[in-house]
Amino acid sequence: MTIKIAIAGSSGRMGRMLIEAVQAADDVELSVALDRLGSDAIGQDACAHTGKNCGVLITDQLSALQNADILIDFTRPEGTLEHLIVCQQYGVKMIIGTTGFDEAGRAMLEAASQKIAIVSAYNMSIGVNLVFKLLEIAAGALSHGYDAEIVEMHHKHKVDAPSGTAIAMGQAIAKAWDQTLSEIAVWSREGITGPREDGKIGFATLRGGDVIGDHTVVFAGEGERIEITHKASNRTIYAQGSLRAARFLQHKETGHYDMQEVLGLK
Ligand SMILES: NC(=O)C1=CN([C@@H]2O[C@H](COP(=O)(O)OP(=O)(O)OC[C@H]3O[C@@H](n4cnc5c(N)ncnc54)[C@H](OP(=O)(O)O)[C@@H]3O)[C@@H](O)[C@H]2O)C=CC1
Ligand SMILES: O=C(O)C1=N[C@H](C(=O)O)C[C@H](O)C1
Repeated sequence: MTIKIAIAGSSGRMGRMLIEAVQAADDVELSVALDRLGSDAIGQDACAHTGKNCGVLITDQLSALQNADILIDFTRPEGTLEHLIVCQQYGVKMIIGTTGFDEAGRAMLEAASQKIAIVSAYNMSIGVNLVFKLLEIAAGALSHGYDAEIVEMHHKHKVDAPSGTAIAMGQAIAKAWDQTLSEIAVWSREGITGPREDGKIGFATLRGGDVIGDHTVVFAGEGERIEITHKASNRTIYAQGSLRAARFLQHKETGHYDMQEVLGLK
């Protein structure tokens, strides 16, 4: 059965990429294209950027969601949480790629998953989800005598830091060390910081140009350094991951899942 997909943030970088991916797949169809109130994109054909119109006009009317099975949402936390309320009303499942949620926002997603099925992940790519697995192994083996540092670089338009992926990488390492990330994270450094404390996870954020998403985890020891790097060179990896999540959600009614579960890595 064809899955009816709604896309939020249709004129955004990921929104456009998702629309292309949906148009190219034969088991999903674009039924709703959303953008926010006041966006210049409202009323335009959602596929116009591909050079071939598809007849789905971008709307700011969230009631249109009743015509969808699944909403794929890569917007901003405040937008996603607004969409979450309406999706619960209409029984629409959600795939959430948005990053930058605070604790209250994450709790809202968790609560909503008792009513609708949700996949949320700070990175939908197969490669990054494999890296999470590699980090579990590396951090388990390097829990003493090695300092973990996470460096990420993204395009200059990104609004949140560090990236959701960097945070998730930190969480994977902290978990392998039986720690909570918030207790051992050093989010940035400046001035006379003193020597590095053992057992901490350091973060460094770079922003510039059109970098899609680079992440490196360094385990620095005495006499050697292990580096695990992922570099994204095309946003299709996130869109294709989202479509895999849509196929996975087809068979779920409720529950909160991550990409590790979608990809069978758990
Ligand atoms: N999980 C993953 O694999 C990935 C996650 N991301 C995350 O996805 C999100 C979007 O990234 P990107 O596409 O680059 O961002 P863009 O800024 O290019 O696109 C965001 C879209 O969402 C819209 N939007 C902004 N605020 C709201 C709101 N309050 N309500 C509804 N819509 C809103 C924007 O509209 P307008 O332009 O009018 O503001 C725009 O259309 C970010 O959080 C990013 O970190 C990105 C890539 C991969
Ligand atoms: O904003 C982006 O572009 C990206 N955001 C996600 C994140 O914050 O980790 C995923 C990817 O790195 C691209």
